[in-house]
Amino acid sequence: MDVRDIATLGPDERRAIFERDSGVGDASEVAAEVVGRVRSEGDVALRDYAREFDDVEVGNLDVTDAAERAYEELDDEMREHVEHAATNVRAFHEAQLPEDWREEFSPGRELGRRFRPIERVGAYVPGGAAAYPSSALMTVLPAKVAGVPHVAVCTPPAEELNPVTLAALHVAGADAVYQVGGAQAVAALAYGTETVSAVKKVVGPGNRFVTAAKAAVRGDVAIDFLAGPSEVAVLADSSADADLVAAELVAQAEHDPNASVVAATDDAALAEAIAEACDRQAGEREREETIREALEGDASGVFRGRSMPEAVLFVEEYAAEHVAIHAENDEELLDRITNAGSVFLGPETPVAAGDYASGTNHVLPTNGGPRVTGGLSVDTFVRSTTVQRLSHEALGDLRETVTALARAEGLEAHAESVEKRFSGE
Ligand SMILES: NC(=O)c1ccc[n+]([C@@H]2O[C@H](COP(=O)([O-])OP(=O)(O)OC[C@H]3O[C@@H](n4cnc5c(N)ncnc54)[C@H](O)[C@@H]3O)[C@@H](O)[C@H]2O)c1
Ligand SMILES: N[C@H](CO)Cc1c[nH]c[nH+]1
Ligand SMILES: [Zn+2]
Repeated sequence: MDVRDIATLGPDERRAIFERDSGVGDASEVAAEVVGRVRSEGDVALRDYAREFDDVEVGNLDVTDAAERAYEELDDEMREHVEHAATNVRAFHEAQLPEDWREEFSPGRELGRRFRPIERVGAYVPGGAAAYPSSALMTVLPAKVAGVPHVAVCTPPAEELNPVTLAALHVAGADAVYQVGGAQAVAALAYGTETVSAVKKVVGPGNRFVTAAKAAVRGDVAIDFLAGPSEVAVLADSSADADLVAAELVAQAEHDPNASVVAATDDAALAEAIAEACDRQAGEREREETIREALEGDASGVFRGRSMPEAVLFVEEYAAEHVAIHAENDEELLDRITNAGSVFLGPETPVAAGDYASGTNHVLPTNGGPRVTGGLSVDTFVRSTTVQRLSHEALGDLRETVTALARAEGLEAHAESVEKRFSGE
């Protein structure tokens, strides 16, 4: 793995690092074609793509009933782990539930907000290189906590669907489950087919094809954000343990050859040790090839700053999905990090804890998305509506301001709609 000096990065290198797209751009042509075919051919296209991309001859696309069966047949120990993770994720999301409110801001001028769930949501649960029961919990549970009545899930087809994913979907309360993967799943949820009914919002993580498809349907259906190949940035000072920092990089690299993983530090010896530990740990893992490809990516590497502030700025500009801070003054450094999907403080807080079971959501923005948005939460699944009531006197207080501004905009009917309330006075 490369060790590079932050100060000497050229403009092309900086672009490749900070404007990375994790292969999503290259996948957009294929994704657009897939989306178009699903729109015009429906289930036929879903079955063809299952054959082509997943090497599966799909009979029934709707596998909703299999989820409950899988839950009942799951061994007790695994069922307990799924329930444990679900309990923690549910509790963290219940704490986010917004409450309706209305307040009198001045006599007779009541203003408020109310929150209502979106009616139909579609969640993508990945399942290509690995199965993702954890993503089943992370997508469906917050929607159900928010009160979404219908949550439909698509997950890639297989000769035998992963039983833990199916059981997790049952625990989380999915209302419909379809075995459809990739860009075709996003299209099916967005536009509907004979079997899959269309939803109002599509959420969830996935590889570059899934992510490119979400970008393609975004104008026609709401989406959460782009949650593509995983990313981590570890900010480390000289107190950090190189082996633990490397473990964070290797873990997220394990997801996808398009994953982007970096460490930034002011300690030259630590930088070398992290790079060496990454190479060594990669060789110990079953998915060595995937990990090595991710570690060698243009937006991956160990970055050496001349000072900690320079390393902090690098991590801030990188805007990673996950930021881990392994440093003595981690709370102070946290204050300087704003561009991060989720932050993990201290050497005892591995990203994997949040990936599975600490309770926070692991569906997080990638490709610089943390500069403008956070991860999946209850907010993703509710819309807010403002509500107001004015007394005649309160409207009187606003009368001159509203009519003057309306006339300044040339909107006389607006002004008159207010004046009418005072015509008899
Ligand atoms: N950002 C997040 O919040 C987050 C969370 C969890 C997982 N992830 C990411 O999800 C991804 C999971 O990826 P995965 O591949 O294992 O599963 P996946 O379900 O995302 O993708 C598998 C599907 O991709 C399609 N596909 C594969 N090759 C294709 C090709 N050449 N052309 C067209 N379509 C093709 C197939 O239809 C297949 O069903 C990883 O990148 C992981 O990092 C991200
Ligand atoms: N790290 C992933 C988000 O980028 C989430 C995940 C699921 N399973 C393991 N990890
Ligand atoms: Zn992970």
